[in-house]
Amino acid sequence: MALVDQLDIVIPTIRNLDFLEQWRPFFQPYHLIIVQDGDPTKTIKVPPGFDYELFNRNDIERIVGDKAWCISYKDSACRCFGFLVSKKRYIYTIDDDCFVAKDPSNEDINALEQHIKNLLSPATPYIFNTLYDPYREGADFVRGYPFSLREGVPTAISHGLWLNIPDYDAPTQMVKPLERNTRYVDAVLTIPKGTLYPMCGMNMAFDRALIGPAMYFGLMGEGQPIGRYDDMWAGWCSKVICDHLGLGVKTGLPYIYHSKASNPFTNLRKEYKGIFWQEEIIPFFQQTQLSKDSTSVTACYLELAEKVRAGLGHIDPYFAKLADGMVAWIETWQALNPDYEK
Ligand SMILES: O=c1ccn([C@@H]2O[C@H](COP(=O)(O)OP(=O)(O)O[C@H]3O[C@@H](CO)[C@H](O)[C@H]3O)[C@@H](O)[C@H]2O)c(=O)[nH]1
Ligand SMILES: [Mn+2]
Repeated sequence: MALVDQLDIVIPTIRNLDFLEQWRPFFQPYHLIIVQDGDPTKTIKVPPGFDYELFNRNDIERIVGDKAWCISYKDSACRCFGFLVSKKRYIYTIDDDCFVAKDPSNEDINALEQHIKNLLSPATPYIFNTLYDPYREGADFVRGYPFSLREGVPTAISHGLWLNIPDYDAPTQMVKPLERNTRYVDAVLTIPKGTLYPMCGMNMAFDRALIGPAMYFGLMGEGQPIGRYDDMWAGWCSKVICDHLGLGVKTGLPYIYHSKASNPFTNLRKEYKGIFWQEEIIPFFQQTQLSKDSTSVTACYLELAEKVRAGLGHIDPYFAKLADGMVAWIETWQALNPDYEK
């Protein structure tokens, strides 16, 4: 099957979608799933010529029904609704303030092409290859790398990076308002087994068949005590599950150009509980072991939901609600994706 029939591009948005003009040569062949956040009566203009579906809050309520509360409102977490309704094997998700970056030879970077390369080649989570991704052209496994591990494992997640405005939290943005990332590092790395990372939803791709149900972006935004930890939550949960199931996560290339810094003061209000909660949440995920009986992503995710309820509930009643949200998400995933492996 042609790749264009196997990948959807998911964009959460509260803005206009002019940024798509610059991506036209790369995105036009693909199907876009646009998740319009905020006021559903607002009209979002999509540049002509793109093949897309646009879902607003009313559509989410209609499609997800009495479990629609598990899809966040007024937070980029709403993007995971797009993952739910896609019927494709691969997802690329990008923010509406991200543009085509240039490589050091001033060529436009085809971010999608690099994500696909990352996902279609194996990952090496068990031993670190000092020349980075051994499957890239011009690289291989270095001397001393065990031959028994050179087949690697399937790659489930490709996490891309950002030129110009990096993915900083509010306090870092506040103390470094003028910092811009101009450093292009020509590397793709597998994140080792047992190591967590801060996954950013701005420029990432994943294999929906391998890890889709773990890509729940949590309960964030309106009506919740925190926001902007949506991608972090999905990153922690999905990495624990990838490690358990023998799947790989890569980070590095491709870069996109992130143009707009969101307001650090607004962000601080949304993030502040997450900033101190993460000091407990991350050790919780670091010590989490899933049982041998959990052999599918959905089973792992449901087990993780109960561990969240038991292990994080003492921090705040929010975590019991989040655990309920995780269960509701899986039930919704199963209802909308009846052929997905249980
Ligand atoms: O309530 C909202 C706010 C935003 N969006 C859409 O989500 C993405 C990212 O928003 P934005 O560019 O404002 O935020 P950044 O701080 O630059 O992005 C990072 O923060 C994340 C955590 O939430 C996000 O995953 C990162 O990429 C844009 O497309 C907005 O239009 C929304 O849908 N609802
Ligand atoms: Mn942004």
